[in-house]
Amino acid sequence: MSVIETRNLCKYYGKHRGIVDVSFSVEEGEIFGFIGPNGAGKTTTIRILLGLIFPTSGTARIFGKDCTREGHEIRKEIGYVPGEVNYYSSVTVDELLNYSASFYDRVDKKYIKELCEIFELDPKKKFRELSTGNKKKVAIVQALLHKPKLLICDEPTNGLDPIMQNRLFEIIRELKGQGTTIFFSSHILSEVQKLCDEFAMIKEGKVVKTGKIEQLAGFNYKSITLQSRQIDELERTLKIPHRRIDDSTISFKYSGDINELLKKLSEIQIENIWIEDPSLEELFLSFYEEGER
Ligand SMILES: Nc1ncnc2c1ncn2[C@@H]1O[C@H](COP(=O)(O)OP(=O)(O)OP(=O)(O)O)[C@@H](O)[C@H]1O
Repeated sequence: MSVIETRNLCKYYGKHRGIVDVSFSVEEGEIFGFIGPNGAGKTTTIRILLGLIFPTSGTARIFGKDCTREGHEIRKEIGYVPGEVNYYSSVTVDELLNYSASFYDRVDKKYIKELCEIFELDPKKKFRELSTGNKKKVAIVQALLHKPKLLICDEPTNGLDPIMQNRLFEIIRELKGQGTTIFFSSHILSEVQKLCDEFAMIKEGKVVKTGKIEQLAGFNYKSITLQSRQIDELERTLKIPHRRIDDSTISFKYSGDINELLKKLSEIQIENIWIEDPSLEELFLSFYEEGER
């Protein structure tokens, strides 16, 4: 049984599209990246999973239970890091975390302290006194303190500095090691590639691609950049659509037989060559273009 399963999930806000026909599944113990730009429908999907809003049609199930009808049962086992963090401004971090803990049975107070130390949070500070990043850290601790079976994060690194982002990634990997399932929404492809096992890409409310994260890294072309003093001859010999970067450099995408390319290149004096996997940003565009066809 999948931990999360959505089938043809649609949400319209009046006439306005939220998400359309969103179907994916997340298996136990995996880190699932949900990638899409602003307005793609990530938060809408998450809010349906949490039972905060109801779908217009389709189904969403967590641990086999219906997110709309059995939300109160499901939520006991979920930790949620919201995209935007807003709590009562005059409560302290300590008060807030204790209040959160009171919703669950058997929360280990030592674990809360440990989490505050990891994220360098001052428990005595009032919420309004915290910076955006520190507010985010409170939300992260609040999502983790009851050791949920499923952690749902909506753009969790927003506002965190690189050191804290790494600490969050370390904790997420540790949790995965302990069998926790993680749903990780982001618009930053590189962090999804660093962390996740599987992914779904969402664009304008629709899932355009799902798969294993390796598929993102090994998309079937290479980005090649060549530097040569015989640039005109190089262009004539290659006969491949390319971009001229300057007087001696061209770059192009290549998905054919690499031996054929090397044979052609051996005829020309090459000063430098860079052969790279496409960046995730390029992949994003490729998948998007694929989705549009
Ligand atoms: N309460 C609402 N009323 C009307 N439209 C909404 C509402 N909430 C979201 N939408 C619309 O639904 C679409 C999906 O928005 P959503 O917030 O789910 O995207 P997102 O991928 O989370 O984007 P972001 O990264 O900017 O948070 C957008 O077009 C948005 O304008």
